[in-house]
Formats: sequence, structure tokens, C-alpha cells
Amino acid sequence: MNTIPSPSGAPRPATLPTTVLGYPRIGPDREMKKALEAYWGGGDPAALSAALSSQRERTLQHLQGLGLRGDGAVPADGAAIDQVLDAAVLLGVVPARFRAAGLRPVDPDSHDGLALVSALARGTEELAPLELTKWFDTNYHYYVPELEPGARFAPQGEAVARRYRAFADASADLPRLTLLGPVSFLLLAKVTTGALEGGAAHGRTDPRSRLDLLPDLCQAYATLLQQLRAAGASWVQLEEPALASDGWDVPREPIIAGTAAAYRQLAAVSDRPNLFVPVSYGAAGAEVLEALGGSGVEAVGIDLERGEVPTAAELAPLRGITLAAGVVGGRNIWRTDATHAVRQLDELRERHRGPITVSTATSLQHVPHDVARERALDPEIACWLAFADQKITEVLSLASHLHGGSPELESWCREDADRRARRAQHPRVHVAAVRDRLAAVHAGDRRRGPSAVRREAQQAALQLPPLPTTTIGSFPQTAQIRRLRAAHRRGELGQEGYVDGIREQIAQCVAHQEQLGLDVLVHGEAERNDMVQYFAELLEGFVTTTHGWVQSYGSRCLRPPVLFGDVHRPQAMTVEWTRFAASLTSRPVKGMLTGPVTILAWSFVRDDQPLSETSDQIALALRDEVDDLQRSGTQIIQVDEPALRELLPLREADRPEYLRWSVDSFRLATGSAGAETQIHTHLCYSEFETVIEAIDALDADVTTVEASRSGFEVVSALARHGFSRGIGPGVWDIHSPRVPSVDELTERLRLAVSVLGAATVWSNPDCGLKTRGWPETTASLENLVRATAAVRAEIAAPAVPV
Ligand code: MET
Ligand SMILES: [Zn+2]
Repeated sequence: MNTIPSPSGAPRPATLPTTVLGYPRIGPDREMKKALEAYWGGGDPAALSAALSSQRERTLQHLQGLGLRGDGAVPADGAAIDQVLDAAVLLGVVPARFRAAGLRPVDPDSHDGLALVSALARGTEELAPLELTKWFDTNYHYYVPELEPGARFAPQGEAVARRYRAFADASADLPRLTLLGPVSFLLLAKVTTGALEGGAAHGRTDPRSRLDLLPDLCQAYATLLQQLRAAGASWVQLEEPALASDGWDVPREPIIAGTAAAYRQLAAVSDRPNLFVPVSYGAAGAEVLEALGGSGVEAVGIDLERGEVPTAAELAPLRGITLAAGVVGGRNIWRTDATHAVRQLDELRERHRGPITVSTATSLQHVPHDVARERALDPEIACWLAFADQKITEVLSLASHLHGGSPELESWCREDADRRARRAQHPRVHVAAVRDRLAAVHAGDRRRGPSAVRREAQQAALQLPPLPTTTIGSFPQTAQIRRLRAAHRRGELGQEGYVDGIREQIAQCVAHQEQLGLDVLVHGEAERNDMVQYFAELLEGFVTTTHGWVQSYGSRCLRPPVLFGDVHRPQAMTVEWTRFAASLTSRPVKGMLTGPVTILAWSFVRDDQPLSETSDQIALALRDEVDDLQRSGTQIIQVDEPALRELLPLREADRPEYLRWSVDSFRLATGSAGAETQIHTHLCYSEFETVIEAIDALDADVTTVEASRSGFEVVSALARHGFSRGIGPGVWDIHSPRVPSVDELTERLRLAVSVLGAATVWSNPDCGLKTRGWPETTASLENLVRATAAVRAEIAAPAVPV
């Protein structure tokens, strides 16, 4: 291997070997999920510790076995739960409320450290946990570190060295520890006022001030780097995903300047490992390349799944530096287009004056392990897919081409092209009837009559009281319900028995709601394992996997369906359940559908046509369902779009176009609803301010939103915008088992009425109740009904005595 003298005189490898940016940490059989949950359930920390070490070791050896060889080739991710949370603990960023409770910065891999990490992620009885937020444009969620004024960094240098040695001991070549980089750490964190109690009460201070922390933070990183070097590390990965997106609450210029300064500071550290700085989840852009190129780092990674190949001029600042070309995507499960990737590498070879290494565009943590385990998949469809292990093989094949050309490459590309051609021709991928129908859609299909006319027709049909009470759709998914579905899935319970079982659940759910005195009822969604998977299993154009788990956050894993072909609806999906529920009551029962954007957001979506087209295909299938529901007498239909905000592109320039087609698809799905059919939608995961206009443009008759966690900001934002249709700001935070008191619910309803006006407000929780238990659900809904009655009385008879 080539070696160059480092500034401190120690020989170090000059070029980063072929690599990937990261690998799933949860384990092929969700070993870490099980270990974490066992520990959280009161288990022995030693067992978690042992599971963590063996998981790390297995992964390391597995990656070497797949062919990632050479010092620095294998990424070593030490995070037990989350890479951002792990960085926070390694840097000693622990909020004061935890420190006051005796939870101080400590080695995250020790027993105390595992307790600390768990407390930060899950909270304790007295302490609110760190917030969870979406990780770039993925379905992964990270824990948001809190930066408090006056807080000091406390780098866990010895811990990082210990961790590195444990990895190195289990490995033939030197592994490469992966850490979140300093600029991204600051941008992903939130600046708080340092309130000691709770966590929800945190106010925000000037976000710009966070970049002032960079020099100190880099000092802390320097400690980690020196310890790593002392432990023998030749490479370390400092990932800077935040540099590829804009839309931060800090302007671009200081971010770029801060990046340049930070990496100069880190590169100047004596006795450090080589620094590899990948910029992922988007194009790095010329300024970022310049800032990193001039800093003295040894390798930079770029995302060529999203980004274009930079020009020679843009690459000039990287002269002599290893460029890791992220030509294999890390966010989807499709095979890499071999011809395209080869072309990208050839272009880079012409333009870059320095070594080139093949890599992935992002970490592979967002894809399942191994498609070979999907024995139930149609082999023709399976061969279009690449999970993490297949992607590593792709990286290696491309690397062998890059380094001297491989004789197999040509046949590899040819096979890939053949497969693509077969895929394009596949009768389930291109369905003429679906395409013809979409081509015939015209603007009028996406328009309903004037909302004032609709309001009157609906009031006449439904006769609802002011502040109608309702829920968001799901009711507690009890162990009994899960057992029922599992037995059915395994074939132990026949269709008839299953339908009877679910009907019994629906009947109980309806009876509960009647007893509580709710105005608009739901069937409770007992038949749904998941609000997207349920529809994916019934729609044509999707396949689901058996082992395709990916980490969503903490110990929570999802198995996203694969949307591979033209979507259509072979038969009605929800009508029977809804109709059955309606037959049991004289009150209106809402039909429940999941909207096109949310179905896209929570699936692996085909890469061979624009998202907008796929979205409209789903919309047409849902439109058929809306028609059938209407025909069967359903007067209220809710089309959930909780992910509307979530799919918003990272780059501001891409947002208007996204909002246009996502709104259009929703309107296509609901456009056939008659004036007297009331269309509801439900949105959650807050920060709606940026999409208020789009929410209005959905033109739903009633919109329920999560509001209780965001301090009701959304209510005033909607009022400012002049929202005129029905609105149900969630008055009860269902994410915790706490039962809200009548007083606090009354207070929130009063607030909503005072800001939005009594005519438009609905009374409801802020999301579905499937994760709750029955006792707190009943108690909370009872209080909701009481609070609503109190506020109704105030509206009917204003407080001033006559
Ligand atoms: C994440 S939004 C959930 C909406 C769905 N209808 C439910 O009640 O569970
Ligand atoms: Zn929700």
C-alpha cells in the first residue's frame, strides 16, 4: 500500500480503500432491537453490552467477508441506538436536566453510558427525552442534541479509543470509526435556553450563535482524534450530511466559512488519523468542495446518487485528495444502473486530479440487509433489487473497473441493461389501462365545488353540533388484535374466523365511542398492521418483504413495502369494514384512507418515473375507493397525509414543484367526492408553518393537525393565513400515556375557538390512538367530551349575564 508521511511523521495510507459509508446497525434479525427492548424492560446492562459487542463484531467480519479490505475500508459504527445521540454523548453534550439528575457524560459503551443513552432517548419519569426528528430525506429519525448556553463539551477520548480497539481487535485490517462531523452536529442540534425542567418548555435563542461554538467543539473533536490515533486508527470518518442541504436557520455563508475553519483546525491537529469527510443526502456543491479541499483533510466523499458529477473546476480544490465517489445509492433498494455509474466514474477520472475510491452515496443504514433472504418474492422482481449486501457487491464491482478494468465489467453492465429492459417491459410495471386513465385526467377531476356550498350541504346531511368530537382513526391495538392478525397471517386462522374476530373488535370500538358520546365515529383500524402496509398489500404494483426491516428510530423498525409497478386497485379495500361499523350506529362513521404522499413517503418507490406520476396513480386508486365508500353510504371520508411535510424536499428550490404535485394528487384522490360528502385530512409531525398554503390548497372540508406538542403554533399560523374550513387542532398529545385534565382540554379548546372562531373548530386528539392502552384512551376521551360540552355551553351563552 502507498504511504505518505503525515505531518507528525507517522506513516499513513494515502488512499482510502473501496468502502461504504455505513451499514445497518440493528442486525439482520433485529438482534439489537431485541437487546435494547430487553434492557429497557428491566434487563441486565451486561446483556445489552454483550449484544452490542457481538453485533459490532459480526458486522465487521461480515463486511470484510463481502470483500471490503484494506486499512480504513470497513466503517465501524459504534452507536447503540443513533449516530447523532452517540456523538452527543461522546462530546459530552448532556442537557442540564439530566446532569442535575446525576446522569453525567460518560463512556457511552459502559453500563452507565448505556443508561445515559437510554435516558436521553426515552426520558425518565421526571425528565423529558431528547426530541426525535427526521434525518434528511429518509424515514430514519435522530435524537436532537440540546445546546444550552454556557454548556461545555466533555469529549470522551478514552471511550472512543476503547471502542476503536474493540473494533480493531475483531478485525484483520484497521477499521474506520464513523462519527458525525462538527458542522453537522451543530446544525442538527437545537439551541435551547437551558430550562432545567421538562424539555418541552425550551425556548429558542438566536440560532446563529450556534456556529460560534465551532472552535470549542473542534477542540473536543481534536481530543477524540488524538485518542483514536494513539489507539492505532489510520482513518476516521467525520460525516457532514448537513452540508448538502439548505433551509437551515443559519445562512449559507457562515456555514461554509465555519466548515473551512473547522476542518483547517482539525487537519492541523498533530497525531491524528487521516480524515475522511463524506457529504451525503444531496450534492455537496462547489463552495463546500472548496471549503473542504483547502482544509487539509485526506479524503472527501460526494453523493452521486443525487448530485451531478462536479466539473473539473469544481473539483480543482480537491487536487491530490482522495475523492470517494458515492455512485451506489444508500436510500433505495434498486440495483445501481451499472452503465450510468461507470460513466460517472469515467467522468470523475477525467476531471479529478487525485485518487478516486468507489463508495456509497449515503450510509446503507436505510436499506435492509440482504435480498437473498426474500424467498417469497417473485424472483423476477427480486432480481431488480439490491439491499445492503448487494450494494456492497456493486461497489466492489465498480471499484474493480476503476482500478484497471475488470473483464467481467462489460458483461455485468450488459446483464444489468438486460434486466432493466425486462423490468421496463414487465406487464406489472407498465399497465396500459393505468397509463391511459392517467393520461385522460383533466383539471376538473381535481376540483370540487365551492367550499361554502359544500359546508351547507354537509351540515344539512350530518347535523353536527358545534365543536364536533371525533378521533383520528385508530384505537388501541391490543395484544388480542395483534394475535388475531398474526394467526391469520400464519394461516392458523381462516378468512371467516378472521373477519368475525375483526368485526367483534369493530363492534366493541363502536360501542365504546357511543358510550363516550363522540359525534363522528370510526371503525378503529383493527385490521391494519400499518397505515401504509395495509394498502400496499391490497393494491397492485407493490410487493412486501419478509425480512426487509430498517431502523426508523430507537428500537423501532419498519418493513417498507416496495412500490415497483403501475398502481391500481383490484377491489375495494376498506368498504366492508366501514360499512359494518356504520351498520351498528346511527351516528356518522368516517371512512379512513391513507393519502398518496404518505404511501410514497413510507415505501421504497420505483426509480423509473417521476414521483408525481406514481403519486397520481395511487390517487386514482384511492379515488375508486372514495367512490365506493360514497356509494355505500359513507358521508365522511378521511384521507390521511401525515407525511406531507415529511417529503418536502431538502432544497428550497425543489419545494414549490413538490407542493404542487402532492396537493394535486390529494385533490385527484378526493375530487370525486360530492358536495355532501365531507372530506377530512389529518397531518402530523408538526412544523407546518412552511406548508400552510399547501394545507389550504388540499381543499379538505376538515383538517385535523397535531398541535399539542408544538404549543399550538399551527393554530395561529392557520388563523393568520385565513383558513376558512373545518380545523381540528389536536388538543390531546397521544404520544404519552398521560390523561389530560378537563381543565387543560377546555383551555386549549377555548384558545382554538378564540383564534379560529367557533364555526370551524373540531374537538379531537392529535393523532391515532393505536399505541395507547384502553384505560387512558377512555379516560382521556371522557375528558375531551366534557371539555367540549363546557366550551359549547360558553359559545351558546356568552359569559356576560343578560
Ligand atoms: C400517523 S397519522 C395516523 C392516522 C391514522 N388514521 C391513525 O389514526 O392511526
Ligand atoms: Zn397522525
